[in-house]
Amino acid sequence: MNNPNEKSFPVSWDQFHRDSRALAWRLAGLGSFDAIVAIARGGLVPAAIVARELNIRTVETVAVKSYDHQNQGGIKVLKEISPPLLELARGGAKILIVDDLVDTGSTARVVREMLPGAHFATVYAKPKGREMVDTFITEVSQDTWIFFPWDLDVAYVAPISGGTD
Ligand SMILES: O=P(O)(O)OC[C@H]1O[C@H](OP(=O)(O)OP(=O)(O)O)[C@H](O)[C@@H]1O
Ligand SMILES: Nc1nc2[nH]cnc2c(=O)[nH]1
Ligand SMILES: [Mg+2]
Repeated sequence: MNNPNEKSFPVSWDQFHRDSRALAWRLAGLGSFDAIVAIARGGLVPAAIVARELNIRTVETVAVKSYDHQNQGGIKVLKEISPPLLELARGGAKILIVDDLVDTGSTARVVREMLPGAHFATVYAKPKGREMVDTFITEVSQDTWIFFPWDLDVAYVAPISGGTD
């Protein structure tokens, strides 16, 4: 469970693109990967950016749902990894798993079991889950909720003084 999330960490598109590129730079130093498995939905955007930067054309998805808004429920695998991708992995191909973040590590644990030899990468990591990730860019504290740009809109904010004008 993440609530109460005392702090919030809103991420803009620009920031997310920059952090995802930073992830791609770090992964580029680890040799080449044959395919990416994106954990939908959150992993789709960073996976697209990493695939573009590393020129990886084979991109597969696994859909895992763990949270309803900010509440963690049971893990549900809504779409499995396709048999051809699993076959590729069994044949020794280097597979990169990408997600937007690791929080408790539950999602990462479930997907790692599907692809034991794969490299697991996320853009952000919280302390409870960081051991489950091979490569990440930025650590945020456990009591922080990360707001991604696809969940945000530009909105009015009251002045610090509390007034309305
Ligand atoms: O480490 P954990 O505690 O498992 O949390 C991390 C997972 O939670 C979020 O997905 P979510 O279940 O909200 O689904 P979504 O990607 O479709 O938004 C996020 O995208 C990660 O996949
Ligand atoms: N958007 C978002 N989804 C999450 N799933 C688990 N933790 C988080 C978080 O901090 N932000
Ligand atoms: Mg997710």
